[in-house]
Amino acid sequence: MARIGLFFGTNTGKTRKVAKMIKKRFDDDTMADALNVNRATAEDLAQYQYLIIGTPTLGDGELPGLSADCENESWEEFLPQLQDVDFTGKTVAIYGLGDQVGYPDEFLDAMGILHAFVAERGAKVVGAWPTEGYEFKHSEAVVDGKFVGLALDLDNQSGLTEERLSSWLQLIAADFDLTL
Ligand SMILES: Cc1cc2nc3c(=O)[nH]c(=O)nc-3n(C[C@H](O)[C@H](O)[C@H](O)COP(=O)(O)O)c2cc1C
Repeated sequence: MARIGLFFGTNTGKTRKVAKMIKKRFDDDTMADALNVNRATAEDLAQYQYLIIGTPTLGDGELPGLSADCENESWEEFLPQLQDVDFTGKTVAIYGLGDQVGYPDEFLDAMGILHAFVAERGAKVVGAWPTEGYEFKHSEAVVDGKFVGLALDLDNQSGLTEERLSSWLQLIAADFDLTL
């Protein structure tokens, strides 16, 4: 089994694309293949001590899932299955995709929802990311002046994705014992 579990939700595939960009940078012993949460069980996720999880924000600041008019189930339906998972001792890094131009009042809110969920259950969350370089009015993903994880906007700033991803992986490398 790989050391790090990599799980994502998606509606139109961009969050999967980023998961694959992450996986590509590491060998199979280090990083598991990216798994869509609509095909994952709680046990799949709970077995990892190290986790990278990704989500887009859909609806009005919501997790992807049926309520946000996604075609398939996603984080909205998966989180309740994780209700009793103890995240104590787990290290979690989160990345989120959103659209700061289209949704400036709820930019990346779903990343904030995932963060609250795992933090409440004892996870050590790493990879807080500066808000400089983004223009938005409000985000539930900002805590103490920083995003709780990597903020990506493939709708408006896709050219920055590779560079942001590299910097963020450097940022979490020590906590995840990664060689880059
Ligand atoms: C119907 C709809 C609602 C959205 N709502 C939000 C939102 O509330 N906040 C946000 O930051 N982005 C929002 N977005 C932008 C998506 O998060 C963004 O396009 C993302 O890259 C989609 O990722 P995916 O391809 O993995 O589904 C919305 C997009 C759509 C189509």
